[in-house]
Amino acid sequence: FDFDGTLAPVVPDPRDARAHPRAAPLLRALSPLVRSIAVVTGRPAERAVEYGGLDSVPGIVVLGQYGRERWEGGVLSAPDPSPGVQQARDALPELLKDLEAPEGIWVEDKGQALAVHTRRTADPEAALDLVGTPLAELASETGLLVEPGRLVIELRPGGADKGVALAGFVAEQGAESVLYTGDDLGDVAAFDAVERLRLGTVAGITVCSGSAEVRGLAERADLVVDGPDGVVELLAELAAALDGGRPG
Ligand SMILES: O=P(O)(O)OC[C@H]1O[C@H](O[C@H]2O[C@H](CO)[C@@H](O)[C@H](O)[C@H]2O)[C@H](O)[C@@H](O)[C@@H]1O
Repeated sequence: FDFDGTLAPVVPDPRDARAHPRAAPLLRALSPLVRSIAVVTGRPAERAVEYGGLDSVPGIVVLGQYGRERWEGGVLSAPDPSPGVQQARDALPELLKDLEAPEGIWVEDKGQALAVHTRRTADPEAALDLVGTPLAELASETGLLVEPGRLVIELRPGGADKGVALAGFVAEQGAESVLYTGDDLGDVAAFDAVERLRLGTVAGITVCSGSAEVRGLAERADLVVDGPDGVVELLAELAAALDGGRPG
């Protein structure tokens, strides 16, 4: 599962995001009924654990920062941040000042990546347009990738994405089937991975946590549910079905 927009409703300030109240209890119910559960997120893994109450889910693995980080059983493994992130961190304040970036633009420093959010500006789409090209230029100067998302542009190192993370996890677990649920452009790579896996011997299903903000993903998905409310309904149905039909 993806985190923001999937397990957690989207909110104006990323620091206020919390998992849907039914998410962690339902993941706990699902946990003994499946081989493994992973959350694959652009968030730092420990932030997703904290905001999601995920440490209450036995055996869960959190692959954070698009797969650069892994949290499991309270232990975090993460590489050193790419030097490009520090260069971008140093350059961003001046860049935003030169652009006369509107009030409400907020830079989320994730240690391994920087996310420039426009949701809290007066015109979030216009603000995104304003910063798009300069951020792409900064990414190219600092050897980082541009990761677009829901009213956010992230600058992050390459070498990882949600597809690589998910395919690696499926292989490591020896899974014969996989269900992946996401809501945003960063989840496209995970959908690609599921589609590649099912060309082979792994059965796969893609689920879109639908929203008015992101449309392309729903067209790609095998199943579309109504945002995090729909995701928890799906979790309840899965838990009930796998537990011999008892209500979740
Ligand atoms: O891979 P995800 O778990 O979906 O994380 C993607 C990014 O999500 C967060 O930003 C998004 O959610 C915020 C809280 O609802 C919202 O305010 C923002 O507009 C969205 O873009 C998070 O802040 C990023 O770090 C994640 O990479």
